[in-house]
Amino acid sequence: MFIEPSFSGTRYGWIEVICGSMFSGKTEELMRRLRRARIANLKVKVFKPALDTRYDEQQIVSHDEHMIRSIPLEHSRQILPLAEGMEVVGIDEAQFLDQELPAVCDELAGRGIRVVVAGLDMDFEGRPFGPVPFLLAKADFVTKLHAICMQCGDMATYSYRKSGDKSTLLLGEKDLYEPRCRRCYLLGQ
Ligand SMILES: Nc1ncnc2c1ncn2[C@@H]1O[C@H](COP(=O)(O)OP(=O)(O)O)[C@@H](O)[C@H]1O
Ligand SMILES: Cc1cn([C@H]2C[C@H](O)[C@@H](COP(=O)(O)O)O2)c(=O)[nH]c1=O
Ligand SMILES: [Zn+2]
Repeated sequence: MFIEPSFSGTRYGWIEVICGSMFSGKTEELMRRLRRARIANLKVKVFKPALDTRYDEQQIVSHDEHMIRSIPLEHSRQILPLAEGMEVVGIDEAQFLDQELPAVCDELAGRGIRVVVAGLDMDFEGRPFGPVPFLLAKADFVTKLHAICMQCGDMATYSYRKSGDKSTLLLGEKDLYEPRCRRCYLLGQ
């Protein structure tokens, strides 16, 4: 389990990335870290891409229906002025944000802000997804989570799409996706 580093009173910024397949617990882990930051009386702001309207336009909602309030973003650069005075910034569904996100996170960390980002590392075809792989390269801390394969019960790293739709962006839940291990993902159908 991730434990917040302590820098004996001096506040440094850093980047944490939480990645993995769908249903691996990324949003729950993001919420856990942000809840603990609020318990520590830190000033926290949370963001998500505006296009993720699955459950709610403003709330971040986990598959278990826990939620926290967030600010919807059209572009990652919008975070910079909004993060003024913050100590912790959380970002969910980072795969849907633009390629400037790694530079934005770098700038926030440079200001002394702790940045916690959650997102899919791979799309349904197993390709690196949006800015997340670049964030992984820049992160100070990386947590890769695993779901349970819906075919065999092993550890799942892939998000298998159950429909024939080939567009990279396709919002959905269990109706459209299931987490799978490498073997079951490659078997298909
Ligand atoms: N196949 C699965 N493997 C693991 N967790 C699952 C699965 N299906 C449903 N869940 C539920 O999803 C929760 C994780 O939800 P969430 O944090 O929103 O995941 P993510 O953000 O990674 O998609 C788990 O705690 C569990 O209750
Ligand atoms: C694999 C994959 C997923 N998506 C969409 C489906 C969901 O709306 C989100 C992922 O949500 P989660 O919190 O990680 O469960 O992304 C997509 O658009 N394209 C894909 O290839
Ligand atoms: Zn499997």
